[in-house]
Amino acid sequence: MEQRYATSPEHVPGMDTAELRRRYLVQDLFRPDEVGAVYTHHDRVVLLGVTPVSRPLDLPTFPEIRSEFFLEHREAGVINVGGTGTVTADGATYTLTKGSCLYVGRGVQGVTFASEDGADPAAFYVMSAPAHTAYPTTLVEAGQGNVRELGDQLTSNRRTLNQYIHENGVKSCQIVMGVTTLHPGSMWNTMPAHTHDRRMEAYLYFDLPEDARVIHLLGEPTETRHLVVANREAIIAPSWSVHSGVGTASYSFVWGMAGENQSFDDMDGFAVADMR
Ligand SMILES: O=C[C@H](O)[C@@H](O)CC(=O)C(=O)O
Ligand SMILES: [Zn+2]
Repeated sequence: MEQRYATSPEHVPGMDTAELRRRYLVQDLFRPDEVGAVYTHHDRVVLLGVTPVSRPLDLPTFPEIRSEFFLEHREAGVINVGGTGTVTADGATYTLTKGSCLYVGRGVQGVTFASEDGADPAAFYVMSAPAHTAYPTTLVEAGQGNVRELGDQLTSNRRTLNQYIHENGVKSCQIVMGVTTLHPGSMWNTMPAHTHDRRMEAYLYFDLPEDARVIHLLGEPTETRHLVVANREAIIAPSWSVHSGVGTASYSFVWGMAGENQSFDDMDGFAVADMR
């Protein structure tokens, strides 16, 4: 499993484009019949992409986590960003249409991912964090979380945010997770931008046309940089970093956080005019 060590804000000004991408952009998570995995030491989150095409795929464990099985000391949020598929967790099978979310609790030993139709394969994005106790494995169908309508067409940021794993929804130890979908013609997410020094956050952009890109902002609000991000690529936002982007077409993204608290609204917002 690829290891990404944690970085401090003072490292950012010295990074060129290639280093920014190497540290904060996660490409190639989704490869046919493979499990892609990246371990970020920001809050010890593991990001996985599981793409079963010709056969089901088991969630492996990795030497880097020194565990008998992947979820021995961890929990995971799974969101399907592809065609309909199933996740079997210790014998119970859940069907995930695109955008549906399955929380899998600590202690679940066997997790198997499958596509309903190999011609339209599922693409399971998994975010995992260390967990201290076992909460029940729970499915939330696409659109059935806590829905927030955000932004405005006039500022090109009209979007629907679905909270799936959160304080008042599916219970977890650390993970807070959901999906935001931009409305047609709206391109901006999370502007005005914010940080939350209590939690890291990862975004996975999806449903972005192949030739379109998201210009994603990172870094301290007064020292921003950008990454040019393609469909099904993820970004790692350390606790000190803004995470906001503008697409050249509309898109969706999975957002997920882990850290000190699970309070979605615990954000430090920045006025656009104060950013640099
Ligand atoms: O801390 C919360 C996260 O940054 C995201 O949930 C923001 C987001 O999905 C949005 O504004 O659309
Ligand atoms: Zn955030």
